[in-house]
Amino acid sequence: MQWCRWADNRRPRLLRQSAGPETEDSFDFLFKIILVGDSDVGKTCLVQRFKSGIFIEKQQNTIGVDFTVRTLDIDGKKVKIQVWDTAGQERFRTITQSYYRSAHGAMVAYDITRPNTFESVSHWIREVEQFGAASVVLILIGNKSDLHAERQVLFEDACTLAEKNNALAALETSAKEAQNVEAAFILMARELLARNGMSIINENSSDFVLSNSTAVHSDGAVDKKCNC
Ligand SMILES: Nc1nc2c(ncn2[C@@H]2O[C@H](COP(=O)(O)OP(=O)(O)OP(=O)(O)O)[C@@H](O)[C@H]2O)c(=O)[nH]1
Repeated sequence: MQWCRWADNRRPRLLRQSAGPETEDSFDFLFKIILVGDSDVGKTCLVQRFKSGIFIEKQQNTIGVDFTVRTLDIDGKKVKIQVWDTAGQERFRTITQSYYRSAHGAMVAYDITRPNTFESVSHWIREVEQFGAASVVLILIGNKSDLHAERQVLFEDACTLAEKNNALAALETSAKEAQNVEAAFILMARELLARNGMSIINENSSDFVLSNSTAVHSDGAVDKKCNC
């Protein structure tokens, strides 16, 4: 099955490794999320914000793929999130494609101030479809939402594209101002949990506050609480 329920396989082994309580490494679920999109849309900054809660004006472009892990507590379950931050530069395309296959979720990022990065989103979605699993959960991320005055991509257009491609949601984020970043990963994790048969009991918890977002449900309907 595509959605790996790692806990059943790994937990006993992890517990045996520890003489005392559960190790820091123990988890109930492990999900792999791949982050794709054009160069300089802010993928690495989003990951840094999610992992460490900081924003660093990054100097270097990602070479190949970077790997980050963070464990979230969702409804009492330890959900380990592996984030694979891929290079947006064309010359790394062959390397990055090989990382799609085992991803449970894909975040396709663009920069709301650069329309060409939004135009590339369809290309990235096709890559995910071509190289990823059929059941991969897709979320569209419009980053740099702090740059209001420089906006050139309408959120409505992202909503339309998300719906057309059966994405779970379209969101606007700011890695710089910590807007929607945590929530985007939690949204993804909750969906993956739900697809693993976990009933989500706490959808309105404070760790799940989204602004400028729209959820496209499995029946194709658009959640009207969005700002579209
Ligand atoms: N204003 C603003 N700038 C951002 C934001 N996120 C990233 N940046 C800036 O955008 C530039 C590119 O960010 P990166 O995270 O390196 O972009 P990337 O998508 O990982 O680029 P590649 O590694 O080449 O794929 C950097 O100068 C960041 O400081 C944001 O939310 N707001």
